[in-house]
Amino acid sequence: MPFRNLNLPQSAIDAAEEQDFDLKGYVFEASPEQLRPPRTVRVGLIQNKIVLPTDAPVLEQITALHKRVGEMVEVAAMCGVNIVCFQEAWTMPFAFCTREREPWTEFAESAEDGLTTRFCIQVRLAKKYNMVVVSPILERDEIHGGTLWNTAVVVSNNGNVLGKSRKNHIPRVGDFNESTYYMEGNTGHPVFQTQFGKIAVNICYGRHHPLNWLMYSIHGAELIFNPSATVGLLSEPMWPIEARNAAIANHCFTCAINRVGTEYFENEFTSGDGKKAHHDFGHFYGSSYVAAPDGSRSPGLSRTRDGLLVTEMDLNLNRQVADKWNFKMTGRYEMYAEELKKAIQHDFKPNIKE
Ligand SMILES: NC(=O)NCCC(=O)O
Repeated sequence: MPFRNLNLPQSAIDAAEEQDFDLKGYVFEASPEQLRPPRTVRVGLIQNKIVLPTDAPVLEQITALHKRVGEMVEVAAMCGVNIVCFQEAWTMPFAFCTREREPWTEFAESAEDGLTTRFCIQVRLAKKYNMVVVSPILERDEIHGGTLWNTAVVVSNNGNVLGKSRKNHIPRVGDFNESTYYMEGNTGHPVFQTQFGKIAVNICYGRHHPLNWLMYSIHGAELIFNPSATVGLLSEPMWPIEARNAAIANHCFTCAINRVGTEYFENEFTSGDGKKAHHDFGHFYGSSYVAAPDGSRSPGLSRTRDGLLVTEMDLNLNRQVADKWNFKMTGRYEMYAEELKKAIQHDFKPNIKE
């Protein structure tokens, strides 16, 4: 079923214009059912540029991003959003390309009670607006030796931290040299039961791994967020396809979010490709969108401007599409599991007949 435009309140349209960001709204409908009422949820995706230059004091950078994104969440609240998700590592520049430690590791915070999680819970967001907040941050885990992780914190609309989901796949591609900062996540594929549906978070590079999407779906996710940071020359041809394919393959909704802008770093860095050192990654191309299990998708947000995408979806569509296409029923998981178990052994022999 194709999406249609969502009517948004004039106050929200005016506020977005005044604060210089795009505001778009779409609806994905499902067929009426006899036994189940519609399960309607409104989701807000926020894409934004960093606010201050990357050499501004760390706390000032964090505070400026809290302020900017907080204002955008206020507009999401005017639009009746139930679940909001921010871009990957939203409180900082995407500085991992530099491979330098300082000051970037200073942006890391506790997932449970760091500055940003407290901001999400109390001051401005979850409790005030009765909204679930998905907040992807650079996490410092003090209990385990102060280790760093790339983590999404899920704050429930009653203000409790529901849990966290760590990035499972760490890129080693182009300037995305993140493996020098944190290891592959150890939280598996958690799904969070919220008042508005079961959600999961597949952080950025995980979207290239169909089995990663699958596992969130196997654990029951109805809506999978993909907060990202990725640049034009590297991934733009893949972007419109991957989250959309995942929605189809897993009978669920997916939400792909990418930051916008070009981030400049004072010290040059190389990409290990024999080319000259440079001060920036290239352009983060935004284009955040939502995809539905029937293969339809919303238009993307701008490639260059901050934006809030509000999408209303009826989660009943997931089961309706599943009942039609039966991917979960026809998937040969036992066979795949058996073969994968063999494939990871040292003495594995590929099944090639000659
Ligand atoms: N942040 C991140 O994982 N980027 C990797 C590049 C990509 O997946 O497009």
